[in-house]
Amino acid sequence: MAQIGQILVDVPTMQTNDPYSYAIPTELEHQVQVGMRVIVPFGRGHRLVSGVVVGLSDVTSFDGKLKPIETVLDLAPVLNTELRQLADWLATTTYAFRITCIQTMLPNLLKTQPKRQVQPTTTLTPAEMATYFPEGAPRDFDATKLDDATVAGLLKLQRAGKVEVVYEVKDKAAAKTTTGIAPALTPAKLQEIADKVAKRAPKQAELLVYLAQMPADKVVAQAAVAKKAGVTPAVIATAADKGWLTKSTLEVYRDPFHQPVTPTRALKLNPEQQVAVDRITQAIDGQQSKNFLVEGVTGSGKTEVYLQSIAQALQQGRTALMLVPEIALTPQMVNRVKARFGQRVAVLHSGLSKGEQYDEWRRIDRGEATVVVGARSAVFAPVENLGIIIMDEEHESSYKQDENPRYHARDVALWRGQYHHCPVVLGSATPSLETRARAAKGLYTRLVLSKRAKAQPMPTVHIVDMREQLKQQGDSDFSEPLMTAIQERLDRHEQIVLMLNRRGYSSFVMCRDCGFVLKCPNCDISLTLHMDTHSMKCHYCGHEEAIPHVCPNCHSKKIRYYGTGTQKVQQALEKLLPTAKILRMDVDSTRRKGAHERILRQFGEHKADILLGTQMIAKGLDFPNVTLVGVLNADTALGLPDFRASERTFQLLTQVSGRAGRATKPGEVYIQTFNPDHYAIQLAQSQDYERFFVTEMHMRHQGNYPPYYFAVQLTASHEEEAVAAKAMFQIVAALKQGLSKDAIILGPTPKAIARVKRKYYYQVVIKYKQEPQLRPVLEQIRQAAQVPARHGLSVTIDSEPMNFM
Ligand SMILES: Nc1ncnc2c1ncn2[C@@H]1O[C@H](COP(=O)(O)OP(=O)(O)OP(=O)(O)O)[C@@H](O)[C@H]1O
Ligand SMILES: [Zn+2]
Ligand SMILES: [Zn+2]
Repeated sequence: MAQIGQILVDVPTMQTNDPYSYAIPTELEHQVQVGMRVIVPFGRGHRLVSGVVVGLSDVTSFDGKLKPIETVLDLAPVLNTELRQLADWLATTTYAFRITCIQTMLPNLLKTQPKRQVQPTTTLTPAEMATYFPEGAPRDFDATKLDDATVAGLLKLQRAGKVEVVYEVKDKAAAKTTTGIAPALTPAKLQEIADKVAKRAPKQAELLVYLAQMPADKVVAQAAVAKKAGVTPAVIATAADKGWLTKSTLEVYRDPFHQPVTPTRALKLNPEQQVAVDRITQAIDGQQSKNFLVEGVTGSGKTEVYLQSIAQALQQGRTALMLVPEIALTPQMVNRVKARFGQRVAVLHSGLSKGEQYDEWRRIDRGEATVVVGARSAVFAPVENLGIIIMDEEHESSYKQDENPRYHARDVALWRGQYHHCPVVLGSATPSLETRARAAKGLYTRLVLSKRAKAQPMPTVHIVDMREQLKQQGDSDFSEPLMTAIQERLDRHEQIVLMLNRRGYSSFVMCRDCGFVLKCPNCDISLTLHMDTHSMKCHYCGHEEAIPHVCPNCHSKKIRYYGTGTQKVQQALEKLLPTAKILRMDVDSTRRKGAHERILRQFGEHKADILLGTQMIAKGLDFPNVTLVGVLNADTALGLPDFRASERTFQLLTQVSGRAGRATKPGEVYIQTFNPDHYAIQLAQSQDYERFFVTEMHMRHQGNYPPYYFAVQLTASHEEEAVAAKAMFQIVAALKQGLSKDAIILGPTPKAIARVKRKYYYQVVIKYKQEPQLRPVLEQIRQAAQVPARHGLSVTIDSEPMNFM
């Protein structure tokens, strides 16, 4: 038996990747397993902290007296071997701490320390009930407070699959348990009693007859029993007293998607889809960790390829993991998966309550859910025996986490594909340059869907030169050709999607006399006017203040609103088109839970003519009646000081254009721009991804950017600008000394938005091709930043950042 546990402790201020040794007290000897969470005393003060067991051994090199493990938090490991290995890999590749990586993998509920309870999973014998649940089930579980025999006994039952630990969930959706009923006697015996009491107590007899025909190992909800047997709860209570039945706690899963879905069956594939499915299923059958890029134009039926590939994995007795950019924005995708695979689907995302998350996580853990759909963090779902991993819209930047660990879900997916010997399918109409370049190198097999699913034509895209419009009709958000097109659709009862790349009412407030712009006191950015709340808001830190009516600088009354926002556009549209019904979808209109889904459902049911929104409406929507898409300002992203600006613009315009004309009626798109000659806009017009890829690769080559170079971004932040800047200069000195002459070091510079939430940000970007010393040098920088003297300074390392801003 192991006497020593290697524990990774969770102490944020003193992090290390090395575990500490702790003694395992005899009473916990049979309980501690690798992958369990524990509570241990730490440091001089013996402060209790949580940690994770990463190893067990008999001897240690530590010759002092070891502190003992205080409590074990789990009856079974929460991290299996795969996830532990994954955490180690993640820590190395993202320059994060192992414990941070582990925390990221666990569902939210397990990160806190909720009250734990044990409950039976099947009907226990009366003796077992009497010994372990003298006061009924569930009972509180705290290994420090129970005697050894009870802990050992419960552990034995747990290994036999008869009891389990559940976490008390304190949110609103909690207490999703109900009383369950199971027969306590044999059917024959129950029938015998029924016959005896039939005359005197007919209701009890009815209940007994019902119990007699219940399957012996099944627990049924009390409410259901009462209904089916036609008896009141009082009759059931009497039966319990007489020992005819046992009561237990029955878990009810919360269903996060309450909408009933109509089941669907596999569609007949078109030839290109068939080729794609064949190639992917070959890899599934052959248990090959082969990776695919499904490059399919908008509306080409990528989803059907995913679904039929998943079906094949399930048929082989394996499981499937499907990643989507954001669950709230893609309810249609979730519904399609549910419609095909029903109860086997678990959905994971941050919009779920803690209780719902925990339920889904447990259904996966128990093997009840074999298809997992979720956003970024779902890539860590504890699914065993994976047969396929799919990442839809693989180009989306939301797959990269912008806090520690700064991982990209794509890299994790590829790692897991290798581990499970299963294919990883990356899908998009506009793949990221990195992915497309890797496919060109043969690292991924490229599967092309060049036409729409039923060979519908791609939409016709018009570019509207807003410089000309400005000359002809003055300053307006709507060009004449776009307005004409909108009116035509309204007349024909067809629907319209309008995208504006900015939320709020108008972008900023400026004084016409002195040019003063109202800025956030905490951040280096102008405040945005919000008409619904009648206030000025900071989109970075949430600061809010009243709308000024006189200039705070020169007291002039000529203070005006500039730029445009979704709310302003909505008002203007309502004036121009008084009969049109408009739905607005942006961060402000979707704050409430389920709001995205509701807006999209209303639009799908044609309760509105126009869906006006920010870029959140560009993704994956499949509405057959949409025949017109308008982009009001195509240029906002182009102006950003970022090497991915063109790529982002091309992707966004191509994706949003793809919402038009997906069914029988042809689609049309109007893109309003001040840069009609820019290649990203021109190639979005022809929806020519391949040409864009070649053109953009050339630009990246010229500028020494990814994917030709690897990149790492370091950021230092502090409330005092001088401290942040000084730290960055020291870091740059260390880099210059440690790295080769071939590494390109850009900076230090203030970040594009130099001050956010009262902190100043300085950065440096390293571009490199081969740099064997990079890892140790960065490790040193990371350790140096941790010393207490650098109070309040935070240094982050971001490998392959999404932008250089
Ligand atoms: N083989 C098929 N036969 C008939 N209809 C199909 C077939 N495959 C897909 N479809 C239909 O074509 C439409 C577009 O498919 P889907 O939404 O999967 O496209 P997509 O490639 O994901 O597009 P986007 O990238 O724009 O989201 C859907 O309504 C889908 O039901
Ligand atoms: Zn702010
Ligand atoms: Zn002024």
